Amino acid sequence: MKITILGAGAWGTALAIPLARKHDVILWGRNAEAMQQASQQRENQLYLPGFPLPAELAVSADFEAAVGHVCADPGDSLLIAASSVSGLRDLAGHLKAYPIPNLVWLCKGLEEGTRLLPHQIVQQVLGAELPAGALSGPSFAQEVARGLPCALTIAGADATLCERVVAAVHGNNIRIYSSDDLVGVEIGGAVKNILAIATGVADGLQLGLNARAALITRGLAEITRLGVALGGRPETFMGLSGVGDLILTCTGDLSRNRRVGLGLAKNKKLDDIVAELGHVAEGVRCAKAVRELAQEKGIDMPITDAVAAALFEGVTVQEMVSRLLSRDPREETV
Ligand SMILES: NC(=O)c1ccc[n+]([C@@H]2O[C@H](COP(=O)([O-])OP(=O)(O)OC[C@H]3O[C@@H](n4cnc5c(N)ncnc54)[C@H](O)[C@@H]3O)[C@@H](O)[C@H]2O)c1
Ligand SMILES: O=P(O)(O)OC[C@H](O)CO
Repeated sequence: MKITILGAGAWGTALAIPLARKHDVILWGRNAEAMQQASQQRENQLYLPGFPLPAELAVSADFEAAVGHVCADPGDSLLIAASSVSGLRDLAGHLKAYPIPNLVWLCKGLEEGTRLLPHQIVQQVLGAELPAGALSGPSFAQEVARGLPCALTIAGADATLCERVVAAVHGNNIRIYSSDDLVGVEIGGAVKNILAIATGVADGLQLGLNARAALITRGLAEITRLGVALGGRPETFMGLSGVGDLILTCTGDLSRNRRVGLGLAKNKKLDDIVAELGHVAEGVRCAKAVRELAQEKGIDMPITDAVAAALFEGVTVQEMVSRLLSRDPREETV
């Protein structure tokens, strides 16, 4: 199969490594100098240092050639967008000029300002007819790049596209499940990042494993409440893109979102934490968007609200914790 991955960040690069071993893959990045360096040194030093790129992987900054690669054989090809949510609209806009056969995106979050999910952005820019879907689930780039086992979900309305993603990605140490609940899968992937920030704060303050488990569990209730209100199915939040990714991101120190929370617990400034990370922590922008969406829809999301208050309103992490603990008792329902 011909595969093009647009976006040579940590995750796009990591996924390119196993895919290049079985398919004809081009990894495209917009930074020509970095792509030339990666191609020559066989390593993406900027985004995924320490992981050799297979000799079969083509690395390029030539957008036309990269997109043309999949347009040339629409019956047996796959186009993957590996940008952040903030880059998806721009990236999709550049695709309008091409007869692309399909589109799968890897980003997790809501767009700042519009509060749209990735599939809504893609539909706005490229139309609803394009076979399209989200590939999501618990997956740290570094582990996938090392070839460690991983399970993901492809979500989309087009069954043929889902089958093609399974055919392309499933195998060796990667398992791919499919789902037609695009909203549920995207909401799980978006909101877990905010909850990872909350858990990072709790762990950074050494509030204990009981507090961590409570945050994850009540966080899952927040994901489910919002997701169901937007049309997702409750069982989706029990799957890989829901509780699976929530557990990974809240507990794994490779998570950049969790590290934002750990930084806040040390009273570091948000700008400094983000600069230190140097990479996308989607939960920061997403916290604002999800809080606004929840308020608009009248959905109670106290953990999200507390994270947004700590990120954007100068509320201290101690105050954030005390706000959550001083809430009135309630029945344990979603
Ligand atoms: N890193 C992971 O372990 C991981 C795993 C699963 C999902 N994700 C999700 O995948 C998305 C990307 O994450 P990442 O870790 O690769 O981030 P990253 O910061 O490492 O890379 C993002 C890449 O997107 C590119 N980009 C941004 N805007 C663009 C645009 N308009 N046009 C072209 N390229 C653009 C950047 O140049 C960069 O190469 C995020 O939404 C993240 O939540 C990440
Ligand atoms: O590093 P994070 O926090 O962006 O998490 C990466 C992936 O989304 C984990 O599945």
